[in-house]
Amino acid sequence: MTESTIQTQQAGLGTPVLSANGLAKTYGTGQAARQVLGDISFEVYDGETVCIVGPSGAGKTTLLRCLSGLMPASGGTVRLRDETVTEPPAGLAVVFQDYSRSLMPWMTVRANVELPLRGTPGLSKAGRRERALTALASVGLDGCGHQYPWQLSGGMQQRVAIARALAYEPAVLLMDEPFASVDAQTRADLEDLTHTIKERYNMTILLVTHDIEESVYLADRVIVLSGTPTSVSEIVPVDLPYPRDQVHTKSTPAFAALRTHVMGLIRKPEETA
Ligand SMILES: Nc1ncnc2c1ncn2[C@@H]1O[C@H](COP(=O)(O)OP(=O)(O)OP(=O)(O)O)[C@@H](O)[C@H]1O
Repeated sequence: MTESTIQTQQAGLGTPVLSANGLAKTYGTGQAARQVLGDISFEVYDGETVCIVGPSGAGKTTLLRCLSGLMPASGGTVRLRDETVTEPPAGLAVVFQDYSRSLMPWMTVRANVELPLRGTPGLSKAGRRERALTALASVGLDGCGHQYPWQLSGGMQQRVAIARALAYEPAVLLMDEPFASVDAQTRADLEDLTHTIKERYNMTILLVTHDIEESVYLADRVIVLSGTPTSVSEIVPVDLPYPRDQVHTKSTPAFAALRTHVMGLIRKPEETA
């Protein structure tokens, strides 16, 4: 356990919502076996935004798939509150990078957002519609429910994917490089939307990114991955005040110091290789 994890627990953040304990993943078998994830352990607490950052190919997507129960780990455990995760649990929603493949093009925006709610016990058709419309409004898409995904810009489609996850009201929102496929301005807007969601819903968010600046801007803590196989190099607390702002927050010395620190952690193994 790293010093920063201990500090977080000592700060009294309570019981973790999501935790990984000794998580490992090897692809292939025999001579073709390749261990991607080493011994990965961390906790995510209620209402936190935690970013996982690491170099390309470090296994960030692999880790997120194991955490979400989409892929079995080779070792270790994942727990969502009191339950061990062995398959996609009801309390998790995932937003992927590729919004064009995660939305159903033949369904309206509202129907896409309602889709995961169909199996929710006790939720009527009118209830589903209300939740979908509220979620769409919260991502700035009021009035777009009757449109089809292909009629919207890339950034708007990703907002639909985020609205769908919000409407589901998950215990933890997992996001895998959610803003990597949009232009820089849209990316900044979606980063700020993430802050708004966190504030409005007190949502617990775990977001994977390769963008160091994005991780520091969004997170309460940054989990830095490095090494081969990949392990947690450090868990960095981000004590930048809220509300955060693209221009002012990113121009502060504290932001620059954190960004430099995280960058150093990621580059260290390459430099010493
Ligand atoms: N299904 C698979 N079978 C075999 N190897 C895989 C599989 N999925 C990923 N890998 C390998 O595992 C390693 C980690 O991949 P992963 O996509 O998890 O990394 P990443 O950190 O998300 O990368 P990036 O930042 O480039 O998206 C890569 O070397 C990749 O080739």
